[in-house]
Amino acid sequence: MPRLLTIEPLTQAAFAPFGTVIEVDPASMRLINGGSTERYHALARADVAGEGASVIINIFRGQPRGFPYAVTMMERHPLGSQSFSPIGGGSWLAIAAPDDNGKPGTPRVFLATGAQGVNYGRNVWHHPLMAVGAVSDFLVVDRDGPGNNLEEVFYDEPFVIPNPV
Ligand SMILES: NC(=O)N[C@@H](O)C(=O)O
Ligand code: NI
Repeated sequence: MPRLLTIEPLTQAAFAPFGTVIEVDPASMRLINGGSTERYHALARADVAGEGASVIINIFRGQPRGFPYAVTMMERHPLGSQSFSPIGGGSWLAIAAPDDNGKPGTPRVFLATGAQGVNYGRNVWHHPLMAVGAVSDFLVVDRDGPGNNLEEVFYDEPFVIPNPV
C-alpha cells in the first residue's frame, strides 16, 4: 500500500534538520557598490571533503515531474553538500529524509517558491531534482573530485506525493 506524503511549506525552521534555505534574509543584507546593490551575505556554505575536492557551479535543467509521484529512492553525497537555486522562478519540490541507521527514513516534502533555493548538507538524504510544472533551470553548487560521492537507497515500498499545484 503506497504511503501518501503531505507537502509542507519550505521554511528555515522546518528545513533545518537537512540544511539551509537560500532566500533573501534581511538580517544578512550588506549594502555594497556605493549603495546600488544589496548583498545577502553567506546565506549558505558549500561543504566539500576529501583530497583534491573542489566546489563547482552547475546548471541543472529539470524536466517537470508527473503527479501523483512515487518516491522510490533517496540519495546522499557523503563528500559534499549540494545546493539548488531556481533560475527561472517557478515553484519546485525539495525532498529530504532523516538518516535511519544508514538508510533514509520517511521523506519530508517541501514546496519551495521560485525565490527559494536549498543547500542540502553533506551526507543528507534527498531526492534528485524535482522540477514542477515546466522545464526548469537550477543553479547547482556541489562537489567535484575523486572518490564516490553518490549513495542511493531504494525503499521497499514507495511513498506517494500528491499533485502540489
Ligand atoms: N546526480 C546529480 O548530479 N544530481 C543529483 O545529485 C540530484 O540531487 O539531483
Ligand atoms: Ni543530489
